[in-house]
Amino acid sequence: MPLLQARGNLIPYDGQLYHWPRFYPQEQADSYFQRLYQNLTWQQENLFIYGRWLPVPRLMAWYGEPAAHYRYSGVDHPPLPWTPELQTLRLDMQSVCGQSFNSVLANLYRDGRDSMGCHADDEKELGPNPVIASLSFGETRLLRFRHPQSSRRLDIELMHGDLLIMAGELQQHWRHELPKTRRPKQPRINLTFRNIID
Ligand SMILES: O=C(O)CCC(=O)C(=O)O
Ligand SMILES: [Fe+2]
Repeated sequence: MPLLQARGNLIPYDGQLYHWPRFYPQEQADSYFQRLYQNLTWQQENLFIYGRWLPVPRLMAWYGEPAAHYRYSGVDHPPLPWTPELQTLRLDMQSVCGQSFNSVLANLYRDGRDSMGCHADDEKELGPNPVIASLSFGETRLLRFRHPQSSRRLDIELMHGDLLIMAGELQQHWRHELPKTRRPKQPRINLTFRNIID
C-alpha cells in the first residue's frame, strides 16, 4: 500500500490506520451517494439482547462473491450479487490496497440517532490481520478508536468521499465506534470492503 503508507499512519501503536480525505471529489462522491442510496437493498436487522429483539440503529446490506458469507447480528448473511457501482468501487479499493476484496458491508446511518457500537472487526473469517477499506459518502460523522489497554482514544471525522484503511494488528488491539449525536445529521453511507477467507 505504498500510496497510503506515504500518507502516514494515524495510529500511535498496535495497528495501522490511513486516512485519505476526499479520495473521491465532490461530484463523483455525490453520484455514488445517490446510486448507493437508491440501488442497495437496505435491510433493517434486529438483535436479541437482554431477552428481547431490538432494531439495529442503522440499515445494512451485504454484497459479494457467492461464497463470501458473513455472520452479523447473530445471523448468517449470504451475499447479494455486486451492483455496478459496488464493482467499480471495489476495483478502486483493490488497486489502492494491492489486494483483492470479495465482499462489502454497507451501512446507512439515516440521522444522528443511527450509530454503531464499539467493536473490532476481528471475526475469524477475516483472518488474523485484515486490511479493511472503508469509504464514506454523505454526512460527516465521527469515528472513534479506543485502545482499551492504554485507554487511549483517537477521533476521526469522516467526510463525503473519504477513504479510511484499517490494517496490521489494529483489530486485535483497538476497537472503534460511530457514536450517536444530538446534532442534526443528514444520511451517511459507509462501505467496508473486506476479504472473507473460507
Ligand atoms: O460507519 C463507519 O464508518 C464504521 C463502520 C464499521 O466499523 C463496520 O462496518 O465495521
Ligand atoms: Fe468496524
